Amino acid sequence: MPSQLTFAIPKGRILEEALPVMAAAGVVPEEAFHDKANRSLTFATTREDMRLIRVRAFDVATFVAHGAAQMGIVGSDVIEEFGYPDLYAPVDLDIGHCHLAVAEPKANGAETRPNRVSHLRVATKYPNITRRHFEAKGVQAECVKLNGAMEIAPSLGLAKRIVDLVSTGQTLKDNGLVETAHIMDITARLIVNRAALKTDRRVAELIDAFRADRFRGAA
Ligand SMILES: Nc1ncnc2c1ncn2[C@@H]1O[C@H](COP(=O)(O)OP(=O)(O)OP(=O)(O)O)[C@@H](O)[C@H]1O
Ligand SMILES: O=P(O)(O)OC[C@H]1O[C@H](OP(=O)(O)OP(=O)(O)O)[C@H](O)[C@@H]1O
Repeated sequence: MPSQLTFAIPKGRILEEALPVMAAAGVVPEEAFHDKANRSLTFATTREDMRLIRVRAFDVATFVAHGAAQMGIVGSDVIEEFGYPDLYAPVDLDIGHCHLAVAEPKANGAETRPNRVSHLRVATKYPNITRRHFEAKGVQAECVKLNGAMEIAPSLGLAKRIVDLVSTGQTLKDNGLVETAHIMDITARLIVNRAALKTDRRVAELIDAFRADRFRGAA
């Protein structure tokens, strides 16, 4: 039997939307995958030569970049944040739509606007994207790294603004924040390890299968 391929998927909110897209490309997890009580992190698929690993969104990119998994599905926010040179993201899966934005309390005054200051403090899970965004405006961003619930930071005085994902805008609204800049649109992508793509033709075949599925969807 050929060596096992490992496909990494995030356990967070992209998962539900990703499963039908994967199925259309022939990647179908075993039944145990859907059992909420199952604590296993590795699952067989209907393909004998492929297994799935279910990890945190940021770790999907790390496993694939290091070649520990040959391919995976992850948001373009994560791809941009890491900028791993060994990752190739050939297919936009048209799922997980949201955008990355700067937000702050309505009450923040004009004196805190980026065009008025040279230095700002920002709470975010995305320090690299955030620094780049503000640098392009000539502003140095000091980032306080959080792993979730960024929206609470301004009311507690941790930072006057946040950079976070926005979809419906409900989380910002419920926490008294308004969006002040749109940084980038986000969707989930198929990612592959560049070396695996060069050495294992099954990786290229899978890219084709995911692409074909996208074109069928667009027809
Ligand atoms: N509100 C949203 N609407 C649509 N897509 C989102 C939204 N929030 C996040 N995403 C996408 O889903 C991905 C995973 O987000 P989520 O925060 O659910 O991940 P997670 O696996 O729970 O994260 P963590 O590793 O922090 O536990 C994000 O990287 C992003 O691409
Ligand atoms: O604009 P909305 O539709 O309200 O969605 C935005 C929220 O969704 C994500 O968080 P998630 O629910 O994944 O929780 P997290 O804070 O643990 O990342 C994101 O970090 C925002 O907080």
